[in-house]
Amino acid sequence: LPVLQYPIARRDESVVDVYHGVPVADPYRWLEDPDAKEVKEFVEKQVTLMESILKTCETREDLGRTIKSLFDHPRFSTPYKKENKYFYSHNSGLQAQDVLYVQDGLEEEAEVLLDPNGLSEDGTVALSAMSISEDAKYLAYSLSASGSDWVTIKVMRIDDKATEPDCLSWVKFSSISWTHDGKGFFYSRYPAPKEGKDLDAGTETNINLNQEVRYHFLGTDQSDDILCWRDPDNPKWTFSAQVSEDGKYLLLYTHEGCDPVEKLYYCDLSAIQHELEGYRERNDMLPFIKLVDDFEALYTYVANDESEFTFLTNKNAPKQKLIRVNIKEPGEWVDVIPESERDVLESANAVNGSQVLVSYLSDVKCVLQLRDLKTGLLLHHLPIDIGSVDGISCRRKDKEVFISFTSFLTPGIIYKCNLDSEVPEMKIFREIVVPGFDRAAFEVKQVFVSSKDGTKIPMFIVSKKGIQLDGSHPSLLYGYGGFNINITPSFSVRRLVLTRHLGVVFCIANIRGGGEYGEEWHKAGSLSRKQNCFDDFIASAEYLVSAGYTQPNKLCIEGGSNGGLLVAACINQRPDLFGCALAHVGVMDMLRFHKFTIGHAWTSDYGCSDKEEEFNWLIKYSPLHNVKRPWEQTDNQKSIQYPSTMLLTADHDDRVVPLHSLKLLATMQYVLCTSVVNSPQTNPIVGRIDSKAGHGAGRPTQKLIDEAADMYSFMAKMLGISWIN
Ligand SMILES: O=C(NCC(=O)N1CCC[C@H]1C(=O)O)OCc1ccccc1
Repeated sequence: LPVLQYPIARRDESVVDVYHGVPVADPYRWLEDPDAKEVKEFVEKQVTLMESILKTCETREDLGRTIKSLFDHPRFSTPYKKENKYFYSHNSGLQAQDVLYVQDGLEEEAEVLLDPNGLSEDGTVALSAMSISEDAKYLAYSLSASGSDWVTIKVMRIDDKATEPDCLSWVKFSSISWTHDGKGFFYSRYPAPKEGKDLDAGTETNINLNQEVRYHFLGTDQSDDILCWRDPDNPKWTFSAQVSEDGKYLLLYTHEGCDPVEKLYYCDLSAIQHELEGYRERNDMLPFIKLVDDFEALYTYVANDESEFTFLTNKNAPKQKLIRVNIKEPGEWVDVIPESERDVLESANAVNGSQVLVSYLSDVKCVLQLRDLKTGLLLHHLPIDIGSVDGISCRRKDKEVFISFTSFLTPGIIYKCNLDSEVPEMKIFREIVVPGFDRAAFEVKQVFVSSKDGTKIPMFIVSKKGIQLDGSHPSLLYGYGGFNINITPSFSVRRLVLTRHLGVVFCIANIRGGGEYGEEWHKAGSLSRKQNCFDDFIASAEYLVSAGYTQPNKLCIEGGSNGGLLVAACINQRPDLFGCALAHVGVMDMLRFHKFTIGHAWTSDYGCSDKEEEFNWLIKYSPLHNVKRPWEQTDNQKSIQYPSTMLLTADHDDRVVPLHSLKLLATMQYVLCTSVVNSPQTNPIVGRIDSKAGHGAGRPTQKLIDEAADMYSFMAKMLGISWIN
C-alpha cells in the first residue's frame, strides 16, 4: 500500500458540550452541515483517498464481473390478488429497479403495470409503498428518489395505466390504505419544510416532527385532504391508519419510537364513510375510540368478524400470541393461540374463511402451520426446509396462499398452497434459479456460542464443503443486534461469490438486541444492556478463531446502521481481534443521534444523552467517543493497531445521516494516524461516500454491485487473499 495521505480535517477545539456536568469535546461538529463548502471538500478528499486505495485492490474487477453475472437471474415476488387480478414484482436480472406486473389469471399473459426504471435515467427513483383499491381500478404508489425516506404518492388507473394528476408530497414512514368505496385513501405526512431552502430532499438533517394522518380524495389537490389525526402535544409520535379487510373499520396505530408497542384507536368507517367529505369544512378530526391507550404492546391486525377482532400481540407474551376481543365490549381479551414456550409467533394470515396461516421462528428457522382461526387448533404442519419465509400472500376469502421461501443455498422458491384439498400441499409455483450456482459445493451449519455472560448465541456458518478447521480461512462475520429485528437465512449472491472465489467463510451471529427469541432477547441487547450486543459479537468472533475457522488477521466484521454501530464499537473495544471492519451507514455519535431526522425514535433501544443515567450508558460505547490508540493502552498492546476499516455512507441517507460516519472517520484518522509521528496504524481507515444514494432501500442494482466490489475487494486486499478461479 502506498503511504497514505490522510486529509487533515480542521478540529474546532472550542466545541465542548457539558452533559450533566461532564465536558465532552466535539471538534468535528462542523461536519454536521451537509451544505457547508468545507464539508463538501472533506468528502471530496475522502473519495479521492478511497479511490487511490481501490486502485490497489486487485480482485475488484473480478468481483464486480462475477457478482454481476451471478446476479443476472430472474427474480419474482409472491403474487397477490385484488378483485380477480394478480399483481407481482419481477426483475429480469440486472434491471435497476423491480417492475410491477398485472395479469387477469395466473396462466394469463402478464403485462407491465408500473416500471420505475423509466422514471430516471440512472435508476435512482424507486417504488416504495403501494396499495390497490378493492375494485382493482386504481393503484396508489409512493416513489422515493436517491434512496431518501421522503416519498411522493401518485395514482394510476389500472385498466389503461394512465397516471392520474394526484400528487402527494412530504410523505414519510407512511402506509397507504384505501376506503372500500374507492373514493380515496389514508396516508401519513409531515408538514412541508420551511420554504426558502432549495431542498434536495433527503440531504437535510432536520428532525422529523408533527406527523399526521390525512385522507386523500381521488382527483383532488393535496390541500383538500382531510386531517384525520395528529397529536401536537406529542410531536415525535408517528401514526399509521389501516382499513380492516371488510372495509368497515379504520384502525389507527400510534408509535412513540421503535419499540414493539403501540396505541390502538379505531373508528367505525361505515358510520362516517359517506360523510368524509363533510370533514373537509369541519376542523375536528375523525371520531376515534381509544381501544388501547398505552404503549405496552403491539396489536397487529389479523382479521375481524364485525366487531370481533383477532390480533397478533406481545401483550404479556414476549414471544407473541393470537388474541380476540370484541372492540365494542373490550373488557375481555381471549387467547386464541397462547404464547409458545420456545418459539416466536412471527406472523398470522387469515385464509380460507375460517383458518389462519401462522409462522414461527424456532432457533432462527421458520415453522409454518395452518390453524383454525376461531379456536386456534392446529390443523396441519406445512413442510418447508431450513430457512426463512420472506413473503406470505393471501386473503381471508381465498383458498390459496403464496409463500416465498429462501435460505443460504436456496435462491428462492414461491410455493402455492391450495387449502381446499383435505391435506394442503405445497406446490412449487415458481423457482428462482441462479445459473452457475452449484449448491453442492457449499455447506451450512448452525452453532451456539457462549457469550461473556454464558448466554447461548446462535450463529450460522456458510463455507465451501469440507473445509479443514486449520485457522486458514478468511472469514466474514455479519451482525445487527437491535430493534427486535431478526437476521434469518437468506440467499446472497455477493457472499456466495466471496465463498466460492475468495474462500471466505461467511457467518451471521444472531446476537441479542434482535427478536430471534422474542422481546426478552431484544430487551437484553438494549438500553443499559446494549453492551451485551458487543460481547455477543466479540464472543462469536473468538469462537471462529478458537474453533479453527480463522485467525484475527483474516477476520472481517460487517454490519449496517445499528449494525454499523456494532462494528465500530467492537473495533474500539477489541482492535486486536479483527483484520478488517466494514461499517455501513452506522450510528456513531450516540450523544447526538436523536437530534437528526427520525433518530429520536431510536431512544427506545439506546436511551438519550439528555438523561443522566442514559448518558452514562451511551458515553461508554459511543463509537465517536471511544477511539483510543491501542498501542498506548497497556504494555502488551505495543504492536496492536485498528483493523483496516471502511466506513460507508451516502449523501441522501436521511435515516442515519452521513455526519455519523464523517465525524467518526475524521476522529479515527486523527487519533490513530495524522496526530502520531510514525504511527503504528498502517491499516487504512477510509470512507466510501456514495452520491444519489441513501440508507439502502431502493438502491439500483448497479450501485449494489459497485458497492460490493469496492467493499469486498478492499477486504480481500487487507486480508491478503487472492482470487480463486
Ligand atoms: O427509524 C426507523 N427504524 C429504525 C432504524 O432505521 N434504525 C435504528 C438504528 C439505525 C437504523 C437502522 O438500524 O437501520 O424507521 C423509521 C420509523 C418510522 C415510524 C416510527 C419510528 C421509526
